[in-house]
Amino acid sequence: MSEKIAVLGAGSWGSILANLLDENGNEVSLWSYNPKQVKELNEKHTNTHYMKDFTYSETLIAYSDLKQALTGATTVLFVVPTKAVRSVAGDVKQVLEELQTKPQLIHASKGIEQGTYKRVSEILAEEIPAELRKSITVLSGPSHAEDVAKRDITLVTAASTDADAAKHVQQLFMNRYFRVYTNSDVIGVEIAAALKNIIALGTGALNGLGYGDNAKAALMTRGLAEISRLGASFGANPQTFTGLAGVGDIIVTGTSENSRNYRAGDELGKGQSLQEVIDTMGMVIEGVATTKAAYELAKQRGVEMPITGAIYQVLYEGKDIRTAISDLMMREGRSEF
Ligand SMILES: NC(=O)c1ccc[n+]([C@@H]2O[C@H](COP(=O)([O-])OP(=O)(O)OC[C@H]3O[C@@H](n4cnc5c(N)ncnc54)[C@H](O)[C@@H]3O)[C@@H](O)[C@H]2O)c1
Ligand SMILES: O=P(O)(O)OC[C@H](O)CO
Repeated sequence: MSEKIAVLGAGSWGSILANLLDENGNEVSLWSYNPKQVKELNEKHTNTHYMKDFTYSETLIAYSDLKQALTGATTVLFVVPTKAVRSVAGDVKQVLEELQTKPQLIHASKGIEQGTYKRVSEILAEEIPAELRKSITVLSGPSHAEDVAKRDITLVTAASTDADAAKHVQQLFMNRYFRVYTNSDVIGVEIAAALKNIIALGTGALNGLGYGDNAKAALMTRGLAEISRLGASFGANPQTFTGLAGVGDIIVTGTSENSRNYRAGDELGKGQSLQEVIDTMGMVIEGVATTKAAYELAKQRGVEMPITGAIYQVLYEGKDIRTAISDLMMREGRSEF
């Protein structure tokens, strides 16, 4: 199967997924709003700031003009940070009206919108009306771009309420090192994907403070328990949280130096301020904004999320991390389930 695919967002994940889709025999256009990055990708086939020591396919063409990138595309893959999804989708809508095409949409972003608490597929559905597009599929799972760049084995899930669309996405991405499952639980996959970044900030902080494996395993397990509770309040399938988008992504993000969220937490644990961490990372740390959105959402829905609450207090209220950990530990004893 081969088709014309526009990938929007040329950071570490967007650029590596674009390269994978090119490798799978598709005609891929990669859009970035940064003309310097487009020049580097087209002239040197590198993307040094986001992916060190990697050479992209020469047939992968980058564009800074959205209309050029979208022309002829039957699939549009969004991989911009969550905070940019609405504005990019609004621009895409205008171009699709001009082009009179109706592509299928995929997104691989992991977050919840500030203030509206919308999931990324909801933002896309709001901004790009059904008459301008086919169905929306979410691609998610334990998948650091750095490992995919090495063609290391990676398994993800493609979630859509449209089973044919999910299968189509599965076929587009599958190859000898990238295996894709399908899932109909869009809500569960998006909630799990967004909120695991909060827990990775936490395990990173534990690492920075010198805590061991027991503490990190505990945080990931109890973190997943509260993420599942929030998911259940929206009608998510509990099984999703035991799958690739749930436990799989908590493990990869909550234990790896490749994770920006884990690394950010690690630096916080070692004593850097949040602003210093954001300034030095130079790439998106989705968990910071997601902590605020999830904290507010949990309050609004009456869902108990003590770990999210503790991380919110550290990030947004200046609470000392050790005190936050101690307060969590000294909560009244309770039944595990
Ligand atoms: N990096 C990974 O391994 C990975 C894996 C799975 C999912 N994701 C998710 O993919 C999304 C993108 O992550 P990333 O790692 O590629 O981020 P990144 O920080 O590496 O790159 C983000 C890209 O988006 C662009 N961008 C930023 N603001 C923009 C705006 N307002 N309009 C248009 N473009 C803008 C940047 O120029 C950059 O090219 C995130 O939601 C992340 O959670 C990342
Ligand atoms: O680098 P992070 O922390 O944004 O995590 C990347 C992916 O979401 C891992 O699956």
